[in-house]
Amino acid sequence: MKVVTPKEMAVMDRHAVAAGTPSIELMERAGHACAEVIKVDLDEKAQIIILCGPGNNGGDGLVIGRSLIEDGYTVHLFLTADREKLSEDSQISLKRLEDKNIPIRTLQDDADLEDLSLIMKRATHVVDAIFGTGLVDKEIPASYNRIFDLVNDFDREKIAIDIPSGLRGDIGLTIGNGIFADKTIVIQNYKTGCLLNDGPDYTGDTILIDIGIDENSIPNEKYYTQESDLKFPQKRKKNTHKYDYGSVVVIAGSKGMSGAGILSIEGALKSGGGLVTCYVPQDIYIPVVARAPAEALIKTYDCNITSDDIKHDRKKVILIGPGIGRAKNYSFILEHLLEGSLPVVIDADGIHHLAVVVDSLKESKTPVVITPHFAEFSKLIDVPREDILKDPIGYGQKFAMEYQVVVVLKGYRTMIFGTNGEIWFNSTGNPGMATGGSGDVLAGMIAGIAGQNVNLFEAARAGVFYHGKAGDYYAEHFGQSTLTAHSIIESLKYVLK
Ligand SMILES: NC(=O)C1=CN([C@@H]2O[C@H](COP(=O)(O)OP(=O)(O)OC[C@H]3O[C@@H](n4cnc5c(N)ncnc54)[C@H](O)[C@@H]3O)[C@@H](O)[C@H]2O)[C@@H](O)CC1
Ligand SMILES: Nc1ncnc2c1ncn2[C@@H]1O[C@H](COP(=O)(O)OP(=O)(O)O)[C@@H](O)[C@H]1O
Ligand SMILES: [K+]
Repeated sequence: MKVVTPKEMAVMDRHAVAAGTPSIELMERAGHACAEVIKVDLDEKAQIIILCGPGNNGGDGLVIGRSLIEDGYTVHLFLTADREKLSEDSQISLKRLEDKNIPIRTLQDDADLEDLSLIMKRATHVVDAIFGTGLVDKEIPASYNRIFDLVNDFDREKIAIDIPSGLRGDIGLTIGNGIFADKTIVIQNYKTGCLLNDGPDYTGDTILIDIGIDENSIPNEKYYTQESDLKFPQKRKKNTHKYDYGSVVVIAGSKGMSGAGILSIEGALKSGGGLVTCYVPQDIYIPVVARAPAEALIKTYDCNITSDDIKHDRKKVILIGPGIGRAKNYSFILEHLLEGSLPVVIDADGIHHLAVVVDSLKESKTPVVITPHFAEFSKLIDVPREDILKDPIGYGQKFAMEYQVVVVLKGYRTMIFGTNGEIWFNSTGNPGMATGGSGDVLAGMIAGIAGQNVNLFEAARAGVFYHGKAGDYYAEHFGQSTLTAHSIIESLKYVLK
């Protein structure tokens, strides 16, 4: 399933119209499909306020109103702009309402807002069809902000159509103010703004509706991960042995951060890794051996370790970074590893050290994945975090393609950037996972999966997906507050089968 920017959605809409479906027909389909979703929660006492803006999002609201009224529900329709300012299709939808003598009011002054707030006192639902994907990045008039505030103060169900008003459909940031919906009915495809930055906090739960627009009419390579898209886990052949599954090397830990490597080892083992060896500095060898799972091998290393040394151990993939700290010269080791032929996963402080030798990525012939969160990525590419937040897709894609490295940019909806420009938005995970060590587990999982003859890009997609799914499993059963990195490890067995 594709994820699109508002501009891409507009092109898809135009293609659908050019292919023979009139745009008013698309609006009818969108409005009726949204009404069907809304009706599921309604009873005979329901009182629904629908706020309709000047563009086609407002037109959807008008169709929803007609559909609900025809089914006998009590609906209060409001236009937020003068009738003459409505888009062409919205004018048609308005006429269809008026032909049925359905009343509709226009919010023009304080008295109208006062009326709205009185009706809100007895309403059960507010539908936000004020702005959708056509919102442009310019100051929204104060009159709209007052409507947004009124809606946000409404304490029953708030349902947004396509995208909550005020939220930018491209980057998921508001233009000053926006409507916090409980539920957003997304038309046809997720917009990037539903998934980025504050988008998920504004949209609430999301429900996708299909109005028959073909997503393949545009050459877009942004996808929303479904479990069926993944190439892992694979069926195991009977005639195999442990060296066929895994053989992962983890270079992790430093004084004070001995737990990081252990979490990565467990992430690798619990995602099917057959053999895991963890290389740690001499000074933490004893505590790591004491706490590491019995299945793992713990070794010590010095700063001269190379990919070839590791290859002699019949290893298939290397993870470097969790808890290694910044004291020692790991850039030197990284350069060696990148000159070698084993796939490398670079996480946490490994990314800090990579910044010094970042150009080695361009010369490297071995597959590499890096797993930064936004702050680590900002340091690596030397661009302020605030700038990246305004264009995370652009920065992630550029780096992945220029340096030929898979980038896993971590957040609520982690993005995985392939070296050919492909982007996958993850669809699992929850804020309970914002807890120390959760990234170490993920890095271990990606390495553990990559060791099972899965290419690094696929391993990254699958690792991120099941890491999130395990977190969701835990949160569903026990809530988010007690979720720790270990909860993710322990929940893997329920979701990765
Ligand atoms: N064929 C289509 O294009 C379809 C569109 N659909 C709906 O139409 C929406 C997109 O419609 P539009 O492109 O008309 O856009 P919107 O309805 O999202 O908004 C455009 C209107 O908002 C005003 N506006 C934009 N930015 C503003 C700002 N910062 N401050 C104040 N006013 C601002 C514009 O002047 C214009 O009147 C989608 O989100 C979806 O709900 C659906 O009906 C399905 C088909
Ligand atoms: N708000 C959130 N919602 C969902 N997942 C999150 C959230 N915050 C963090 N995560 C996930 O938790 C992990 C945290 O990784 P990282 O920031 O490296 O933490 P650490 O360094 O403590 O291991 C990532 O996989 C990230 O996607
Ligand atoms: K809306």
